[in-house]
Amino acid sequence: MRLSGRQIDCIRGGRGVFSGLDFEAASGEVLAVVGPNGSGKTSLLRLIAGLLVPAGGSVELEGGDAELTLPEQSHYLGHRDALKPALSVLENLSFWRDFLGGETGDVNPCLAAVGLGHATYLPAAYLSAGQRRRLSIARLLAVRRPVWLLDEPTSALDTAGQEIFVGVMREHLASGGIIVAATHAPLGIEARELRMGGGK
Ligand SMILES: Nc1ncnc2c1ncn2[C@@H]1O[C@H](COP(=O)(O)OP(=O)(O)OP(=O)(O)O)[C@@H](O)[C@H]1O
Repeated sequence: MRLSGRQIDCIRGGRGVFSGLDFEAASGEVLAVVGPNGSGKTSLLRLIAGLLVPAGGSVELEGGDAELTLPEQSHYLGHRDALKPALSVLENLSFWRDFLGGETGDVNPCLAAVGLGHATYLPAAYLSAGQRRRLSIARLLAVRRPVWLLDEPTSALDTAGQEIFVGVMREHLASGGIIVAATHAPLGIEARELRMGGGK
């Protein structure tokens, strides 16, 4: 499988953010998108996820499921953890599994894998920032998709959380997955860098 972008132009609010951007990531690879604030890292992830339309150029996934679009084969984890505060940890993850069209099944092992096995019935409102991030990461496990688009995935994670996350990423890469991660901090895993310029 190969994810590639060719000559992508991005305009936001009438202002050019980047232009003529090329990138590539193959199965088993991590592409770390780095660069100053405002250089377009989040915008690039959102373009790949189909949440923004490029002003020019194209993004393609070769070797994926021909019947599914790229967004349908991608997980997008944004800055903010998309959780419903009144629902429990388990209910939040079950919601996402159903929303993303995952197979109905027990999501408890996914919670255990991110160290939230003890917090299953806790309302998400009570979670710490790091626990919320862990719950978002559990989404990646509850529904299998080959392309992971991650915005600052390690923010708020403690050392143990980062180690868990590295394990989760390694497993995904070993099964042929692709990761594109916007980050200011090292991911703790070998990655190719895509350096964005500009910004202020
Ligand atoms: N909804 C929007 N409307 C107009 N401009 C926007 C919008 N969202 C982002 N921008 C602009 O697009 C540019 C790129 O923003 P983006 O969030 O992609 O940068 P980034 O590299 O991820 O930054 P950071 O490191 O701060 O997270 C910025 O100048 C930002 O102000």
